[in-house]
Amino acid sequence: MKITETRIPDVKLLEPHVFEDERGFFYESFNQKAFDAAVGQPVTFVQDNHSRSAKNTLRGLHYQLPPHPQGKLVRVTLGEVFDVAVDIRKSSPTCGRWVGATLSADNRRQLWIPPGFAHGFLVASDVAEFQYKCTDFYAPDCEVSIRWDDATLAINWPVMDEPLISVKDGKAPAYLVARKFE
Ligand SMILES: Cc1cn([C@H]2C[C@H](O)[C@@H](COP(=O)(O)OP(=O)(O)O[C@H]3O[C@H](C)C(=O)[C@H](O)[C@H]3O)O2)c(=O)[nH]c1=O
Repeated sequence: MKITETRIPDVKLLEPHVFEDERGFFYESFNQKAFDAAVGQPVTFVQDNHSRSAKNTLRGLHYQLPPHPQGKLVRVTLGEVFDVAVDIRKSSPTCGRWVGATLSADNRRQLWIPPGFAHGFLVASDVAEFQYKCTDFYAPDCEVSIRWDDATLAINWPVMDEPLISVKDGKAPAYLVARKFE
C-alpha cells in the first residue's frame, strides 16, 4: 500500500496494491494490519456506510461531537468525487485548515480522516458510489453540519454549478457559528 502524507499530518492518502490480469483486478480494500501500520496506531471500525449520488451532489460538511466523534476511511467504488476533510480539533495547529483529494473508482485512492474532522465531498462524475468505514456509530444527536461554502474555511471546491445539497446542508451554519455552540 502506498501512503501519501497530506498538508494535515494526520490525514493520509492510501493507495492499495492492485493485481491486474486478463480477468480484471483484485486488491485488498481493507487490511487491519496494513492500515494500523500506515496510520501508526490500532484503529477499530464499527460501521460501514455506502451512499450513491448524482453529479454535482455535495454531501457535508458533517462531523459528530464527543462522545461519538467518527474517524472515517473513505473511498469511491463508482465514479469520482472531490473529498474534503477539515481539521476542527481546537488544540490542533492546523485547526480550521482543510485538505482535499480526488478519489475515484479508477485511482482506488482512500483517505483516512481521523476523529476531529468535518467531512464532505462533491461528485464530479455522472454518478458516484461512496463507501466508508467509521470508528464510531451514527449518533444523530451529536451530528454537526457546517456550510460547504463557508468563507472562513474557503474550501476550493471544483464546483461548476450550484451543487445539489440536502435541506439539512442548506440550513447548515457557518464554521465559526457552529463552533460557538460546542
Ligand atoms: C450518516 C448516516 C445517516 N443515516 C440516515 C439519516 C438519514 O435519514 C439518511 C441520510 O443521511 P444524511 O443525509 O445525513 O446522509 P449524508 O449527507 O450522506 O451524510 C454523510 O455525509 C458526510 C459525507 C459524512 O461524512 C457523514 O458520514 C454523513 O453525515 O441516512 C443513518 O442511518 N446512518 C448514518 O450513519
